[in-house]
Amino acid sequence: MNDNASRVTRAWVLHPDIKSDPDRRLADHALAEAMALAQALPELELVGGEIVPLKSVRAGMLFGSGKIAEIGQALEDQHIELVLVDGPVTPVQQRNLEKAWGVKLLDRTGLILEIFSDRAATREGVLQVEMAALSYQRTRLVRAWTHLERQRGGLGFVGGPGETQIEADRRAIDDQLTRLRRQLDKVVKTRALHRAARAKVPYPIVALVGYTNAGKSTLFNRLTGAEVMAKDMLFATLDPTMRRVQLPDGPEVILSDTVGFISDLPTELVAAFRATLEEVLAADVICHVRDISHPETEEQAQDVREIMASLGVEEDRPSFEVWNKLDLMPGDAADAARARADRDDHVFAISALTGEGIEALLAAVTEKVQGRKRLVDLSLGFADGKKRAWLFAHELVEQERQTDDGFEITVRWTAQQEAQYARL
Ligand SMILES: Nc1nc2c(ncn2[C@@H]2O[C@H](COP(=O)(O)OP(=O)(O)OP(=O)(O)O)[C@@H](O)[C@H]2O)c(=O)[nH]1
Ligand SMILES: [Mg+2]
Repeated sequence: MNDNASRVTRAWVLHPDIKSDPDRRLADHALAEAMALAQALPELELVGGEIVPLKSVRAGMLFGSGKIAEIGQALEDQHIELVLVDGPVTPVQQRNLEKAWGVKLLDRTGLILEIFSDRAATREGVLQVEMAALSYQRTRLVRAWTHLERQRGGLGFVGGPGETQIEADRRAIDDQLTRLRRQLDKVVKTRALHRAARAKVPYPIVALVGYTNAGKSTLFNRLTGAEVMAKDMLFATLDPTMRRVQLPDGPEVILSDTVGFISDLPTELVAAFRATLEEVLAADVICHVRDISHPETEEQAQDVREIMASLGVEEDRPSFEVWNKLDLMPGDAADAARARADRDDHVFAISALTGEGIEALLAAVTEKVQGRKRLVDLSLGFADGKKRAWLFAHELVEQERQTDDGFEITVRWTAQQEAQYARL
């Protein structure tokens, strides 16, 4: 029995590098991320981790028998109690491996759920994680979902429950899920009322989203002067935080910091957090914060885009890419990023740590929330009467001066209006 919560659990990470997997990631980076995930769990002593090359997945045991023996010996030598497998593990594989190695085993989804359950601080967060964990458990039903500290020794589950037991368990889970959903609905409704009260003062909402550890909270703190936990730890932030911010030369907005995304985010979690995320993603402006110094920054950005799309965020929603951690890049790479950002209206190269680039980002956010109006001087000939009438009809004209061959007109308009004008 492991009831002593103060005792740390010795853990080992395995990253199966499956050659036949079409979505295979660079194994070194994947292992590094899995180790970082493991480090985000409390009361674990991460002893180490390794990449396990695999041609294909074995249905019953995941790995081949030789490999299982080899790993088993290493686990025993190092007194490992918990093995974290960076990928999906079926309930059968899990049971077989736990038996073969005499350890407890968590797959990637299980690990992420554990981290979330540790982080959840608000009532809503706790309910959402509980629901995600239950849905996950429902698909497995090999053993009860319990928090690590409360779990019994690794060999307690061998054998597994019988069919009727599983049916009963499934019903119990469904009942519990219904109860949780009702509670969650109540919490969400209360919050919606608060939001409606807030909406009387229609502050535009600016949301920071991005891969975990990209620097969202660091940027949030810099912009708001808040002290949201920003840490070199995956999933430091779980519950969304909102603060009012006065934009320089602009309106006040509400800035929101959110939970980070990660590749292979468990679908159960995305579903459970939908209510929270949807509110955030309904923002007027979305800032996708990226760790541009990370070797897999492109893959991370793609993961974030996919998760946003699955949450129903339309691609044409006003959004910026914020290329963060510029200070960590070598000089020439940083210059290339700055140059790229200069060319692209949607990209801002910054360092949330040093403050570089923040001013330009804020100016752009201001423009965007104000409908992004620009002052432009136009010269129209006398023959352009239709265009001139259109400008006046849309109340865009700031100033007009007649010249020998037409009009000099100063207009203030949005990009959209400019495009409409160009098509006249
Ligand atoms: N060098 C450098 N480090 C940064 C910068 N921005 C953030 N960091 C560091 O990156 C780590 C993660 O930052 P957070 O702000 O917690 O990241 P996050 O996106 O909120 O992460 P989650 O809440 O886990 O999703 C921390 O150690 C920060 O100090 C930056 O511009 N430069
Ligand atoms: Mg954060």
